Amino acid sequence: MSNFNIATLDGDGIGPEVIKQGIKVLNQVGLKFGHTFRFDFAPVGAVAIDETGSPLPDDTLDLCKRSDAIFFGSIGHPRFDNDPSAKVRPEQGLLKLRKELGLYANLRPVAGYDELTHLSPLRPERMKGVDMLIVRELTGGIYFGEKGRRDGGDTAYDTCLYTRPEIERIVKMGFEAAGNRRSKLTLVDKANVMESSRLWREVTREMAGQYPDIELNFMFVDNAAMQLILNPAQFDVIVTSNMFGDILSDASSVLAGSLGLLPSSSIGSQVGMFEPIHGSWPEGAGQDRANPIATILSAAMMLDHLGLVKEGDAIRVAVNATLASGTGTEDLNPKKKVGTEEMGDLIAAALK
Ligand SMILES: NC(=O)c1ccc[n+]([C@@H]2O[C@H](COP(=O)([O-])OP(=O)(O)OC[C@H]3O[C@@H](n4cnc5c(N)ncnc54)[C@H](O)[C@@H]3O)[C@@H](O)[C@H]2O)c1
Ligand SMILES: CC(C)[C@H](C(=O)O)[C@@H](O)C(=O)O
Ligand SMILES: [Mg+2]
Repeated sequence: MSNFNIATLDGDGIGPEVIKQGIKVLNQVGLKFGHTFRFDFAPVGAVAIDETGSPLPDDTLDLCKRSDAIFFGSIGHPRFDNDPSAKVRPEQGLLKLRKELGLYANLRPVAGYDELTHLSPLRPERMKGVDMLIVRELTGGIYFGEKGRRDGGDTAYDTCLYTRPEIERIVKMGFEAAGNRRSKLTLVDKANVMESSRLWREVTREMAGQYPDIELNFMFVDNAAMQLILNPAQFDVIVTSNMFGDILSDASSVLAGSLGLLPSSSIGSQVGMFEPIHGSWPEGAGQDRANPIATILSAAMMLDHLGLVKEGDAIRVAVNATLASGTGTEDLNPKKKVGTEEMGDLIAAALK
């Protein structure tokens, strides 16, 4: 029996709806296994801008720092998306959180579900054996390099900068993850064009000697985008930079059947953060339409990280059983369509 304090940042759009289902499922895990989860809510994103003027108020950051884990919904609002001149933006809250907490590794697992193969745009035989982990660098690269405007605003730039230690720690995580899986690591980069990518290759090649059992290969990101569609089963662990990982993980979600299925964990040396990879889907907000599974599976990753692996597995089994019954939210095009709330109820009930 253990007690855990979870900083809960449900954010904007569909964030609060999907987080509510994650909490429902975590409370059911608590009942079943004898743990207590305390959820402390704090604002982030557009709601935080409205309340305080900041997308990541100090109180929210402090709460995160003293919690056992962070459960994050999504941020983003069209009024900022459609206003390029906005100086304060919801996304800055998420980026600052990642940077301040040193969450340099973003793990995004992608696997096919047998019962959802028909949703994939790929032929069923191409989906066979799809089971990969994207290890995305999260606190460096073009997201955090110097950016700005000059020439009276008519020239704009973003800089992609990586240091050797930044590359070493994420590539180490990639090698180790591959060692616990099918022992294959693919570094995805653009080393034929970008100097920062050439440093990634140099460092990764040097490190390969420490991992003689891991098969290492290199792939350019444009080819990787094609290979993910042509032959996704070839990948085990992909390690890549911040922006390439962002783009390739959304693309891979289509293989699983829906963006609403893909969870993630963001980890570093302090507290970990667990969030679906999707955004705030503003058009779907408040309509009981969002798929909560990405968030519920992020809760499972949180339990793994807290050392509660059998509890995490119990959530995954409950999700699989619910999907196998043919029930799902609208994005899954199910035999029996249910809303966000009911999907959460069914998964929680499958845990009993
Ligand atoms: N981590 C985050 O919080 C995060 C991630 C991506 C985008 N965003 C923000 O979200 C806002 C909207 O961005 P977007 O439209 O490009 O991406 P999005 O992920 O919000 O939505 C893209 C599409 O994916 C589908 N989708 C997403 N989540 C779903 C779910 N749970 N269930 C079913 N379908 C789902 C919808 O069809 C939606 O139209 C923007 O402000 C963006 O900056 C935030
Ligand atoms: C909202 C945005 C800043 C974020 C990112 O680009 O990292 C999102 O797309 C994600 O994948 O978590
Ligand atoms: Mg993204």
